[in-house]
Amino acid sequence: MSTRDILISTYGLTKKFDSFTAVNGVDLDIYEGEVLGLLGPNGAGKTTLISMLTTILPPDGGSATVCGYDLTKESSKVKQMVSLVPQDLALYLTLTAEENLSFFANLYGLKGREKRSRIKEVLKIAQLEDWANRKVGAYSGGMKRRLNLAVGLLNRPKVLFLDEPTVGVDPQSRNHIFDSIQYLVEEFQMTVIYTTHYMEEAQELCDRVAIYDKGKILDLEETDTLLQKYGEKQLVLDFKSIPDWLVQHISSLPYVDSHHVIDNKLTIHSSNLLGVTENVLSWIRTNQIPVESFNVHESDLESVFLKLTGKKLRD
Ligand SMILES: Nc1ncnc2c1ncn2[C@@H]1O[C@H](COP(=O)(O)OP(=O)(O)OP(=O)(O)O)[C@@H](O)[C@H]1O
Repeated sequence: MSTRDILISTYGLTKKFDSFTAVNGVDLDIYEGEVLGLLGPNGAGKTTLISMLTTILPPDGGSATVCGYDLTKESSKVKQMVSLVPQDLALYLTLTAEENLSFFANLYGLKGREKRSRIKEVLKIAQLEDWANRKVGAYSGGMKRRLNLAVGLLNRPKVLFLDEPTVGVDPQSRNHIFDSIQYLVEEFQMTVIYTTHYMEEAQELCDRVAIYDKGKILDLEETDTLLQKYGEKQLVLDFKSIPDWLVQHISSLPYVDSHHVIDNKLTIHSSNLLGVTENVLSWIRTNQIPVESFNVHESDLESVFLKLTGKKLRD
C-alpha cells in the first residue's frame, strides 16, 4: 500500500450511451506522481472513463474527486487541474508548431512573456525545438503526436491523461514520448494516466496497471504483482507426434503445474520455468523422444489479461 497522497478517487463512476454501459461502476484511487496504465482492448471504455475524469463527458452515475475537487459540482476547478491529450489530432496543418501552440495558449488565457516561455518549455519537453518554425503538415505522424502532447502541457496540468499516444507512431517518436513522460513525473511530480492496448508499453512505463475490460477494472496493482498473481509461465514443446504415455507421464515431473496438448504441441504451465525446463528436457532426452523445437515464455501482461478475461488483448 502506498503512503502517497491520493489525487483522484472515483466511486461507482458510470457512463451509459442509451442502453449500453460503457463505464460500469468504476472505483479507483490514483496517487500523486504515479504513472497509471489503463490497459484494455479497443472498445473497453478507456476513452469514456478518462473523458469523464477530464470533464468532457458528464457521468451518469457515481462520483469522483480530482485534486480535491468534486468532478461534477466543481468541474471548472477540475478543468484547471487536468489535461487530456486525445487520440485524434487537433492541430492546424498549415500553421507552424509555434503558431499552433500560440493559438492554444491564447485559449488558456496565456499572454506576453509567460506565454512565450510556456511555449518554449513545452516545445523542449516534446523535443520539437528544432521544428518549431516548420509547418505541421510536414511533420511525421509521431511528431504530430508529440506536438499534441505539447499542446496538452501548456496549462501545466497536475494530472495528464494520455489516450493511446503511441498508436501509429514510429519507434523514435515513441521513445521521445516515453522520455517526456518520465521527465514530467521527475521534474514536476506530474500524475499521468496512460491508456493503451499495448501490454509492452504498460509494462515498461507504468508504476501500476489497471486491467480494464467492458467498462470495469478487473484488478489494479504494480506490474510485478499482477504478473505474480495471474501471469503464466510456459514451456512449449513441438513434436512430430506425441506418444500417449508421454502426455500421461508429464504431470508427474517436478514443477509441472498443468499441461495441455493441441495438435502436436505440448504446453506446460509452471511457476518455476527454469526448474520445469531442466526437468522436462532431461527426461525427454533420457527417453530419447525427438523434439522438433521448444520455447519458453515468461509471463507478461498479455497472459494476465488472458487469465482475467479469457481473451487476448488484441483479438
Ligand atoms: N458517443 C458515443 N455514443 C455511443 N457509443 C459510444 C460513444 N462513445 C463510445 N461509445 C462506445 O462505448 C464503448 C467504449 O468506447 P471507448 O472509446 O471508451 O473505448 P476505448 O477503450 O477507448 O477503445 P478505443 O481505443 O477503441 O477508443 C465502445 O463500444 C464505443 O462504441
